[in-house]
Amino acid sequence: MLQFELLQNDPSSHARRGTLTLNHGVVQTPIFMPVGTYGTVKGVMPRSLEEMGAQIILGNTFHLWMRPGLDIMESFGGLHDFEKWNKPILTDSGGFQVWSLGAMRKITEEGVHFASPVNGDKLFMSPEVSMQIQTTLNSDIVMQLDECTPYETKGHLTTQAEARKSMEMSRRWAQRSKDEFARLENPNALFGIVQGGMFENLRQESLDALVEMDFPGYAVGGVSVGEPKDLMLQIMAHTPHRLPAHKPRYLMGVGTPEDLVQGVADGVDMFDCVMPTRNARNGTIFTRFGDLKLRNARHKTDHQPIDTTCTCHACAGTSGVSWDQGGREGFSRAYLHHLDRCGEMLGPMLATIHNLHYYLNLMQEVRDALDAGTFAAFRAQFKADRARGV
Ligand SMILES: CNc1nc2cc(C(=O)NN)ccc2[nH]1
Ligand SMILES: [Zn+2]
Repeated sequence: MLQFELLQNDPSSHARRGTLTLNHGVVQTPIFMPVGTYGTVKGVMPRSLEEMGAQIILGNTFHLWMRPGLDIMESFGGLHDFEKWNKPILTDSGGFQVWSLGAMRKITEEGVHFASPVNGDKLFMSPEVSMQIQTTLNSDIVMQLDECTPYETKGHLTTQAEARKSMEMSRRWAQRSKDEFARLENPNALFGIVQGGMFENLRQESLDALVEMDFPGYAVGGVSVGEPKDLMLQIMAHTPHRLPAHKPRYLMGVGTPEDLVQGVADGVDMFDCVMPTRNARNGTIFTRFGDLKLRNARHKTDHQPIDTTCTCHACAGTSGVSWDQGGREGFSRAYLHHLDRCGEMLGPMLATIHNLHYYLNLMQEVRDALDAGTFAAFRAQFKADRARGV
């Protein structure tokens, strides 16, 4: 089941405020979705995710199919009970992971043949298989199986003819995904995925065909695949706002804080990205006033937290009172620098809590600005703050 209610349109952009009601709960949009590849958002307890405001998280179909496998997922009735997350979950189709396997795969109209990266077994992924796996996972939002058209392959830029061929196969796989989803009587929501590479005419054809199939929600895929930033921004400016206004729009695999704010302005409701979690593990921290590298020697003696305006557990401790508000329970930059230098596991854990809180809080501030009708002013302040430097 899926209901999307449009609450407010921003007069200065394509931004909109909405609520998404799914089988495991209600999601306020625009929203950032933390990525939980193997059934865990790396290093973060489900309760902490809830405390920082996460409303929906991602699971990767491919990885969970490989390990622990469908029989174990079946025995738990799906992913929610297995990972003890009782709010909504979105699972991708597995296609993106199979494509990133590179040489170890063979693509046919029927589906993709490949060798398991876990044990070398010969495996086959088709729209029907992907729907069967996602039905077992019982995710609230299921993604069709498509081909994530590459931007370039071994230095060869994908031509419009090649992108068309790929997009047209994804369109046929969208219909097969829809038919199998219905045959399985899956009670959740299936999203179609717009492809078409970096070609606006192909994006329009893909969009029109998927809208014709009447999905409850739509994603824009095939970006953030190595293309120059200006091409990603061009597709983000072209496609999302052309999707049906009364249905949720999901931009896959994007992006930096700046990409999220621009994406909201371009009409996107949902984002997922590994940046906050992956960058945290390598000591790159997002803050209101710019990004910082924990390893930099300048942090060695600094008693301040990584972000003096932040109320997360890393910056403000259990009190939740930020440094700027007088709180002194947070961990210092000196301590996080030390943990990073020692390779201590608490380092990535605290950095992940902060980065996820930063992304989730940023989207909360975006929703608040849309509710107040001050999104244009918010964007200007956001840009000025981020340029200040930490
Ligand atoms: C990190 N970049 C990134 N691009 C993605 C594209 C897709 C896609 O087109 N799926 N059908 C999925 C996940 C992605 N993550
Ligand atoms: Zn923080």
